[in-house]
Amino acid sequence: MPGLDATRIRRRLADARLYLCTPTRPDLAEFADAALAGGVDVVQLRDKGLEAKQEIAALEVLAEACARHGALLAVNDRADIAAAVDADVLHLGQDDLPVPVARRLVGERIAIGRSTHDVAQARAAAGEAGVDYFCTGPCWPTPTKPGRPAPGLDLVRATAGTTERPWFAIGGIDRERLPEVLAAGAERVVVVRAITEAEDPRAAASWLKFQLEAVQSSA
Ligand SMILES: Cc1ncc(COP(=O)(O)OP(=O)(O)O)c(N)n1
Ligand SMILES: Cc1nc(C(=O)O)sc1CCOP(=O)(O)O
Ligand SMILES: [Mg+2]
Repeated sequence: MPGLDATRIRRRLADARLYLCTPTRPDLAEFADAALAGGVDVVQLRDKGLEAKQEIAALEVLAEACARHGALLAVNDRADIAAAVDADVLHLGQDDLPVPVARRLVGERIAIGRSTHDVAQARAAAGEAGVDYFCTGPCWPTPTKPGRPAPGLDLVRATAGTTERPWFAIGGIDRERLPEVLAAGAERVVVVRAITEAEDPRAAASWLKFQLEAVQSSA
């Protein structure tokens, strides 16, 4: 199945509010369907333990779910795998492939995202050629990324209102903390545990999305 074209991917990124990173799991298709039905806009497979063949297999499951729900499929770290599965998005951290190198490997269609952890990195990602969105965090220390110091909501406040490029707050965000993140100026968030560990992933996603859209419509 041909993927979305470059323009549609960027339009959907601009409209995206809720981004989920998930490891693979035995119920991956059902879990993804539930999260997407709840309003997740972008799904990234983030599973450091997988060999390439298993990663591609899990991404194929997520690709079908994303196609059913009109959501974007993201690959973490691996430009080769993003190209292999015709992903919509490749996410790169500060210690991953340099953006120009990844861009050469994936071409112009796939959107590239960047992690940032301080104001200088966020400013650089907001201006760097080839970057389509960036993330700021962690907002709170998180066991999902052990050892990563948290710049906290100060980085969200320092980023809000400074760029037209889509950006997401990440790290330790759940339904209780989301209002603080929104009050600090974020309009988009990335979550892991808030949905992957929820008893009802659809309800968890739906509540996060409701709060994100409520801020949007009151702005
Ligand atoms: C959407 C999104 N934001 C941030 C990250 C973290 O990327 P990175 O710093 O490279 O850490 P790893 O996830 O690779 O451990 C992400 N994956 N996705
Ligand atoms: C994968 C990742 N990257 C981060 C960053 O700050 O770049 S924080 C993070 C983990 C976020 O997990 P949870 O929602 O479970 O706290
Ligand atoms: Mg990475």
